Amino acid sequence: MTSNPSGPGPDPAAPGAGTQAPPPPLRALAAPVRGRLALAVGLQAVAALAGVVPFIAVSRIADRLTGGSPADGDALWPLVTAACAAGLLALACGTAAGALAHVADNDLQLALRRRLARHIGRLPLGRLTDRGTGEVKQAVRDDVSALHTLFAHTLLDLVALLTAPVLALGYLLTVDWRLALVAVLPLAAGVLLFRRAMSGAAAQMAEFGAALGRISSAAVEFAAGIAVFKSFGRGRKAHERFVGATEGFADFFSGWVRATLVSSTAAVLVVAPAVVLLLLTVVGAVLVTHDHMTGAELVPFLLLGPAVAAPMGAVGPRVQQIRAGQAAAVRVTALLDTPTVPESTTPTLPEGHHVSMRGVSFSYDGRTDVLRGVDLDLTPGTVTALVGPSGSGKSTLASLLPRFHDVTKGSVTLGGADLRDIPATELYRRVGFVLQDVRLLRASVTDNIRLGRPDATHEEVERCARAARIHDRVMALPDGYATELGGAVTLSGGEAQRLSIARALLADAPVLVLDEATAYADPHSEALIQDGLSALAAGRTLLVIAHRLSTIRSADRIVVLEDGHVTEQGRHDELLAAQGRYARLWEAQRSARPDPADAVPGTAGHAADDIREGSTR
Ligand SMILES: Nc1ncnc2c1ncn2[C@@H]1O[C@H](COP(=O)(O)OP(=O)(O)OP(=O)(O)O)[C@@H](O)[C@H]1O
Repeated sequence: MTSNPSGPGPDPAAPGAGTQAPPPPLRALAAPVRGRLALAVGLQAVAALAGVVPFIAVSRIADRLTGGSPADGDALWPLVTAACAAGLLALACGTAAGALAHVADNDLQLALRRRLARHIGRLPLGRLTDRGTGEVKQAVRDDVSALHTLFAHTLLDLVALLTAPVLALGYLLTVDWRLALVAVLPLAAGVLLFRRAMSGAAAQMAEFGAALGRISSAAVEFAAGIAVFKSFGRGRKAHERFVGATEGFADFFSGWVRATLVSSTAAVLVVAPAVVLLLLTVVGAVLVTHDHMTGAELVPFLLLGPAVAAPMGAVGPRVQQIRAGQAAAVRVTALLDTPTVPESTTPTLPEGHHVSMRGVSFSYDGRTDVLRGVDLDLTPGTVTALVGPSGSGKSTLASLLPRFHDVTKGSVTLGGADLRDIPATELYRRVGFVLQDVRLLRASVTDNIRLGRPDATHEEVERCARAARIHDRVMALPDGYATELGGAVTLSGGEAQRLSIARALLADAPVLVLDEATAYADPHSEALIQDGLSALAAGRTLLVIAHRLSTIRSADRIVVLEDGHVTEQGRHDELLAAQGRYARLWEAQRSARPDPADAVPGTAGHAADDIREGSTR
C-alpha cells in the first residue's frame, strides 16, 4: 500500500481502493509526513543513545581512577571529550527531532484540517445537521489535537523511553552479567504486578465510562429539571438521581481502587529509582566483598541501573495517548470516508422554476423508506403547504429541495433539470430555505443578512430587515447593523428567525422552503414573524412545512403526508369538504388550540393568520 506523496487530497489508501486491506487509519493519516516523522524518530533514538554515553564515560573514568595502575590525568581526556561530545550530540539531535516532529505535525494538522474542511464542504447538507455537527466539531478540534499529542510528543517520548534503557542494559551486561540480570529483576516484577493491577481493566474502564456517563446525564437532567421540580415544591427530588449517580460512581471507584491498590502501588514501588539502587547496592556490595567484581565495576550499575526499569512508570500514560490517537484517527478517517455529494457528469441549468417530484422515495438508513412514491408539483408563484402527523416525513420531503439529501428513488427537477445535475452554486441561487433552527454566524448583523449576497448595499440590507420586521430591533442593538452577534449580543429565537427571513429576502431565491416556526408562543413575536414571512412569500414558489393549520388556510395547495406518502391534496375548503384526514387534523387542532384569529379579527393572532393572505395585505 503506497502513501500519497502529493500530500493531502484523495487518499489512494482509502478503503475500497484496490483489493488490499487498507492500512490502519493512523498510518494512513500520517502517510504524507511519514518520512519526516521517521527521521525525527531516528534523531531521537540517536539523542537517547548519546545521552547514555556520558554515564558510561563517567563509569570508565571511575574504573581508570580506581584500577590497579591509575591512569594519569591526560589519559582521561578522551573520555571527558567523548562524554561532552555525546552530551552535545544528544542535545542537538533531541532538539532537531522535536523541531522536525513539530513541523511535520504542524503540516499534518494543516493538511488534515484543510482536507476535512474540503470534504465537509462537499458532504450532503443533511449530514451536517444535529448529530453531524458534533461529529465534525470533535474531528476538527479534539481529534486533530489528539493526533498532535501523539505525533509531536508521545512518539518521541516513547523512542527515548525505550532506546536509552536498551543501551544501558547492553553496557551493564558487558560489565557484569550477573548484576545486570539483577538490574532487570525490578523491571520484570514491575511488569508482572502492573499486569495484575490491569487485569480486567477493559471491563472496569467500560464501567468507569458508563458511571461517568450516568453522572453527566443526571447532571444535565438536574440542571434542566431543577426549575420544574422547585416550582412544584420538590427541590430535593431534583438532585436525588444526581446524588445517586455520584454515590454509585464513588462506590464503584473506591471498590476498583481497593482491589488494585496493592498490586499497582507495588508495581510503582519496585521500579522506583531508590528501590533499584538499594537492590543493586546490596547485591553489588556482596559481589564486591566476595571478589566477584571490583568497586569500580559497581559504579556504572549505580549510575545506569535505575534507568533500566524507569520507563515502566512512564510508558503507561503514553500507551493511553496512543490509544486516544488511534481512536481519533478512526473517527477522522470515518468522516473523510463519508460519501460526498456526487458531482454531475452532465451539469444542466434549470429553465424556469417549476419544481416537480416524481416517484420520490427516500431512506435514511437504506432499509426503511421514510418517503414512498411521492409525486408533487410546485407551480411558480404558488404556496404549497405540507401537513401531516409528526414523523410523517414533511421535513424530509422539504429537505430534498435544497438537496440536504438526494432521493433514493425517483427524481426531483427544477425547471426541467434534475437537482443532481444542477451545479451547487446555481441551485442555491434559486432555492433558499428558512428553517426553525436558525444558525447565525459570529459576525455583524449586516454580514449575517448579506450571507447570500455579499455585495448587497446597506440600503438593500436595511430594506430587507424592515420587510422582515427586524430593523427596529437591530437599531436598538449597541452598534446597530455593525453589532457583532454571538458574543455579548445574542438574539432571541423569534428575532433570529426574523433575521434569517431578512437574509432569505435579500438572497432573493425564487423557490423557497420554509419550516414554519412553532416555538415562539409570544403572540407579538409570532405576528412579526408571520409578517416577515408574508413579505417573503410574495411572488415566490413556496413550500411550507406547516405545523399549525391556521397559518396555511389559503395556500394554493395543501398536501397531506402520512407515513411517507401523499394521501390527500387540494385547497383548504376542498379538503374540509372531503371529510378526510385533513378535516380530522383541522378539527383536532381547533379544539386543542382555538384560533384567536377566528375570535378577534385584527389582533396579533390575525396577523399570524395566513402567509398567503399576508402577502397581499
Ligand atoms: N437524520 C435522520 N436520520 C434518521 N432518521 C430520521 C432523520 N430525520 C428524520 N428521521 C426519521 O424520518 C421520519 C420522518 O421524519 P420527519 O422529520 O421528516 O417527519 P416530520 O413529519 O417532519 O415530523 P415533525 O412534524 O415531528 O417534524 C421519522 O420516522 C424520523 O424519525
